[in-house]
Amino acid sequence: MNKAADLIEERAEELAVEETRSMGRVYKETRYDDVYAASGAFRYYAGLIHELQGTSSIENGDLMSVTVREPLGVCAVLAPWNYSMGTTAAGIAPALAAGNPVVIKPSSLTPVTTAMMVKAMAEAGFPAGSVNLVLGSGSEVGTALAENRDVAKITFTGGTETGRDIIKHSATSVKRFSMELGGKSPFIIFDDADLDVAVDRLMFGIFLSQGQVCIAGSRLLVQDTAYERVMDLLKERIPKIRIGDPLDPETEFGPMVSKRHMERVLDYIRIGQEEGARVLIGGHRITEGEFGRGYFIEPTVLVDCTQDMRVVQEEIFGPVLTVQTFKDEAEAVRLANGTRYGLAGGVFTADMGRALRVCSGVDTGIMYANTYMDETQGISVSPHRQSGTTVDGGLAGLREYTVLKQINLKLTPERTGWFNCID
Ligand SMILES: NC(=O)c1ccc[n+]([C@@H]2O[C@H](COP(=O)([O-])OP(=O)(O)OC[C@H]3O[C@@H](n4cnc5c(N)ncnc54)[C@H](O)[C@@H]3O)[C@@H](O)[C@H]2O)c1
Ligand SMILES: CN(C=O)/C=C1/C[C@H](O)OC1=O
Repeated sequence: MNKAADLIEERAEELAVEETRSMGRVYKETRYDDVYAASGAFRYYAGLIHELQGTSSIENGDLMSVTVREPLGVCAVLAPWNYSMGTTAAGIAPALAAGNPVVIKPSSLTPVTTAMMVKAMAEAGFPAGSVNLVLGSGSEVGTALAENRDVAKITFTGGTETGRDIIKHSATSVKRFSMELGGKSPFIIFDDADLDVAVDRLMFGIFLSQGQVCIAGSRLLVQDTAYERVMDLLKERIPKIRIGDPLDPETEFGPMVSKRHMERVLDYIRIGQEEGARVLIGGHRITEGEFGRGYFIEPTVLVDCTQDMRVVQEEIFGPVLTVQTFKDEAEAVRLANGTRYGLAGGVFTADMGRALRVCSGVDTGIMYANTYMDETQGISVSPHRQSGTTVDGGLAGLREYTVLKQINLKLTPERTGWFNCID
């Protein structure tokens, strides 16, 4: 595992360039985030293997019961395009650490970096047959893995509808799942927050990777008494975002992953306006000069949004922030919980008691208080609602790639005294 991490890091530059070429995520992210998310996962789980311990108990000095953790079996890992190296490693590293062979199916949009990672793993000495790569469409190869009776567990990271389709096709056998699905994360700002920091993290939360992040803070819920100040800060700062060639180390904001996805996001902006939202800033494809060759969308803020709008309820997965206002804490939590998702959320306030109450009241697997997309390594996560299943990461996540066995040993065998059957 550590050797694989070493080789991945040695190849960071070519991996980063290829990932950026494949899906347009800016180089300054792929070079220093996605690559090390992958190698870090291998190092983390290599160090955790010894924690896979069982329990033991003895009764009357005569009956001993122990539990041990054993590998599950073949683990299929279906990965998305948006953080392909990091999410792939998040699935295969714990599976392999727990002793399971893996079958990896990357997104059709990002197969190359996954193949480069698998090559590094083969060179690192993973046994033949332990790491397997299959390429192809989700509907064909992904479905085949879901239906395959020899697959003991499916680790899927992707859209909620896709996750439901996989569960449906998995009915041919009893499987275990790790499902990391879609999100529509609320970003709550109270009027007592440090608005300079809050807007800084808000822009990071929605415009990182052009909003193509599962936990993107895509629904701004701002207290009405802070609304104008927050809008002014967004109007001042968004035009300063460095948009350009994603391979340029200075670029902060690149294109969408594909023409099809660009058109989907632009369609949502149109739908939002038809529903009554107003474009505060952005809203268009960028076509001037070289931009016309790419799939660039302006960082966009939609205001005057209401809870029933599709742009508020549905995951857009692009640089589109919807804005709603609230009067008090109760309304903020109610609006935050007003979608089918439960992946992540953020709250900014100077009142730590209120921060804790809001973090407890919002039904998501991740909550950030006075920060956003900022967590310690190895912390576990458990998506809520329609954003996923089970627990991932940390020792709890590693255990999800094992099956528990209970062994009971009688030290001095004796008859039970039941059904004596003595003639
Ligand atoms: N919760 C998380 O940690 C997390 C992380 C990253 C991305 N995501 C989500 O992933 C989505 C974006 O990624 P995407 O567009 O690659 O997702 P997707 O659901 O289109 O595809 C994900 C993977 O599943 C495969 N697939 C597609 N249809 C399939 C089917 N019917 N049966 C089996 N496999 C199938 C794809 O080929 C790909 O490998 C967003 O919804 C985002 O929120 C979630
Ligand atoms: C990769 N991804 C979403 O696209 C998942 C996570 C979890 C982590 O907390 O940060 C992310 O981006």
